[in-house]
Amino acid sequence: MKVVTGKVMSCIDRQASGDCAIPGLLLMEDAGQNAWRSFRTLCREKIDKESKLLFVAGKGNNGGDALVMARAAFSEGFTGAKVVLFASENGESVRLHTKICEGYGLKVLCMEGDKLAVQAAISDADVIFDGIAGTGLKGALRPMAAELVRRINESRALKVAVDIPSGLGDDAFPIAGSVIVRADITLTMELPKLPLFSPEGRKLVGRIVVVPVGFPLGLIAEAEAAAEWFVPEEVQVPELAPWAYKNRRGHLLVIGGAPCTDGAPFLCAMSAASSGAGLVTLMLDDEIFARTPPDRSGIMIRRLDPKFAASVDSVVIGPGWGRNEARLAAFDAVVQHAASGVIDADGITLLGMWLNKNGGRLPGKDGSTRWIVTPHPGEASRLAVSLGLCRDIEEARSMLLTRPWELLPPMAERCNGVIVLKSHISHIASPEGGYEIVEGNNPALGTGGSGDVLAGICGTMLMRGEMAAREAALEAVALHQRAGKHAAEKKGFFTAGQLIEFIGIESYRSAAE
Ligand SMILES: NC(=O)C1=CN([C@@H]2O[C@H](COP(=O)(O)OP(=O)(O)OC[C@H]3O[C@@H](n4cnc5c(N)ncnc54)[C@H](O)[C@@H]3O)[C@@H](O)[C@H]2O)[C@H](O)CC1
Ligand SMILES: [K+]
Repeated sequence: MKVVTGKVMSCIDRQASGDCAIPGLLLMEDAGQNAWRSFRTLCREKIDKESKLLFVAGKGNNGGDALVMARAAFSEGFTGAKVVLFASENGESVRLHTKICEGYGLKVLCMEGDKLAVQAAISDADVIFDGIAGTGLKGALRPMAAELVRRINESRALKVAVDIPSGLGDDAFPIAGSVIVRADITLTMELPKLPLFSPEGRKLVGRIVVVPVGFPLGLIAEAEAAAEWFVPEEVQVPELAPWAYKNRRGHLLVIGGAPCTDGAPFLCAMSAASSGAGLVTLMLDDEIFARTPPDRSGIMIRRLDPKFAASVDSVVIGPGWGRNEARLAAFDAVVQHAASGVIDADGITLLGMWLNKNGGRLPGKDGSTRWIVTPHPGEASRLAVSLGLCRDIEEARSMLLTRPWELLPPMAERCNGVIVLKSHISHIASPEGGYEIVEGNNPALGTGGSGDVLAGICGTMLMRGEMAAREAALEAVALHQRAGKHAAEKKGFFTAGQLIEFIGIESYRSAAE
């Protein structure tokens, strides 16, 4: 689904009321009524007519949406519903909808006049609907609004953000100390907004529900997308022909392992085989090779020989490999010889060194990249600094956690590789210009070795058909997430080794469908 910035959404709003002559109040009525219906469908079992619902409205249209929701709830029989106005001076839509709510018989409190009553209502509420500020927010919330948000966050109520959690504007989040509603559910209007998806933002948003508002379809189709958002189940892995034989399923070379970290490349290799690679060769240093038992369940093992990269279909380089000058020389040889590949873990540090030394970029084919780089935020921060894209680690980390869409595209372009930022929500940026976000939020998948497993799947997907590196990355991330969900359902928490079984199940299921 298309993700937009708040600015683009406001532009759609203006076009709808300008060129298309749709009165703003009509859109607001649809937004509020549909948001209430979406909430009711989602929480039918959690609330009843006795539940204490509190609708908090700021001065702008976000407050107007919350007031329409309050009226819809009251009309349905939630007669204990109350409204809290943030200010006594409000915009036109809030003034009008407040009068309508009062006319219906809803109790309306105002933060400016009834502070104590408002505090009591917040502590007493079962559900709080947050309509303090939406996409119109400028900077961080001002002190009065911030105080209200703090009280809401302290309450025991279920918190439902209208459009976006208040405080999470396009530009508010990176401001140090900004106060933001911590929502359990976010009912976002028509199209999801970009700030919901940064790794830090996603922690504050809860479950995301997209509420149809009824904008003209043409306006939505033409709107500039900041990203595409995927839930893992939506992403299709290309089918394998029933007659696909090991040679057609591709030969992957995994290079990694150092004396204390030799488990990582084995996990990666096993994951590659379980996600559908036909042949997997694991390449190890002499020292590890010498003490590796011969039978590794179908994985071939060789001594380190970077030129062998030319004999396989793709490579994964870096899991548990360590980094030094000798590794850098081997890295250089692999990059020169491989048709395509995945750069993970220590390979990412070597990539930063290699790019600086060569001043070049990873080799492409027919104008597109054939490489995927899979950093977690720490590795991505170091790469950003070593490429000169950020002053220091702190700046890089803050950008990656709050606005990765500003940093990952130039990083992808500089490396000529698809960058997969691994976190509880994954962001994928491509040098050709695409930006995809894959929903995650599965703590069980955040286990040691999970990244090695993902690297193995990325390598396998690079060998599948004519897929571009960008599609291969998207499909690998989605497959990893689906397997993680399946494994958590069956086992609760699990090890990366246990995850591999589920990689096999999910991979076979999607490839054979
Ligand atoms: N396009 C749509 O999807 C629709 C959106 N709707 C809703 O409208 C809001 C956007 O409304 P807008 O009036 O532009 O602004 P907000 O209500 O989000 O907030 C502005 C409000 O807040 C005050 N304010 C601004 N900065 C600060 C600050 N730093 N501290 C405190 N207060 C601040 C400002 O004075 C304004 O009063 C969108 O999110 C949707 O919820 C439509 O209703 C339906 C169509
Ligand atoms: K809000």
